[in-house]
Amino acid sequence: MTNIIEVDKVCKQYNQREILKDVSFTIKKGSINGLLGPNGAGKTTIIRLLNGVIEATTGTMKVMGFDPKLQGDEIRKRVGIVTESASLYHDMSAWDNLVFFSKIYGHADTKRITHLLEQFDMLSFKDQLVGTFSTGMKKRIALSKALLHNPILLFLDEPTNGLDPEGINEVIHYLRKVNQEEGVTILICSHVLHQLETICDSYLFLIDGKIVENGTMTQLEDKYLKEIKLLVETGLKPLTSPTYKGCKYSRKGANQLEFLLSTKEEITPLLTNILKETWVHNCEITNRSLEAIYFHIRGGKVGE
Ligand SMILES: Nc1ncnc2c1ncn2[C@@H]1O[C@H](COP(=O)(O)OP(=O)(O)OP(=O)(O)O)[C@@H](O)[C@H]1O
Repeated sequence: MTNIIEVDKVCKQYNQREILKDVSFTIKKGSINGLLGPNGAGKTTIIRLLNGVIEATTGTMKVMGFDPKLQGDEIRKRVGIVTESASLYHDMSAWDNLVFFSKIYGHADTKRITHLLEQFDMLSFKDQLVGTFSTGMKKRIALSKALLHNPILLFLDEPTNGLDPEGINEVIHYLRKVNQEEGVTILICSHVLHQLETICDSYLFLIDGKIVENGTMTQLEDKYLKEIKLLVETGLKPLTSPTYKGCKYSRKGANQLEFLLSTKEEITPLLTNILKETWVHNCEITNRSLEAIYFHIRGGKVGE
């Protein structure tokens, strides 16, 4: 896969204050990426730099082969953005909003608008005023708006803010669809980690203006999770304590045992042994989440 974004040693200062410090990363074409970090880490600043809206103090960037410093217009023609505020006209219908914004890119492409409304299951609401929509429906129209001009790259800044769990799942579902069906590369900025786990191919961790870690979930797990906590719902009542067949465990409930393992390879033999003796109804690695990795990277503990 080729790189669609290349960022090399970028620094950004505002009034002598360093906001981004020596930031370098690449993003592969066709991938979905999470840019994670706490409030004020510099996520939005990175998006604005990539879009050519602001200039880096030092360092170089290439977005789809263009230099954002010199060719911002070329980049913006090929990029879709969804920010926290959807920037839609509430007193206009969904259809009229999309026609209005479509004209910014030339003519109103009604075929594309219809296709997008269909994709986001909003066609039957096209004549309703946007002001009457739920937050989730507004997000779907904001996504349609960002995709009007068939962008190659989509930047999403906190796309799930203000949504309930159902709305979040919807947005994730539609983003996956856009990525798979239109081949759009996606960069999602967020500090809500668990929402991204199901969708991202790769992660960048930005803390205090520095990329402190990046990689796929598997790469991050291999690096940071040295111990696996496996919660098993089983009828097993080990006779010995605190180990069963050499694996450390603790009881978490009447039918729940939590095993501490060093590698994933220990899971199959453990379960095989248990199944020889009794039933297993469920098993789950409980410390494998993106959140757990994030706190490892920050040097803290989960739940801090
Ligand atoms: N135009 C500006 N002038 C001066 N400082 C700025 C400007 N824009 C951003 N900053 C500062 O840069 C830092 C990073 O801001 P940025 O919005 O990129 O963070 P973020 O990671 O997107 O945060 P959040 O998650 O809260 O959106 C903040 O301290 C912010 O105050």
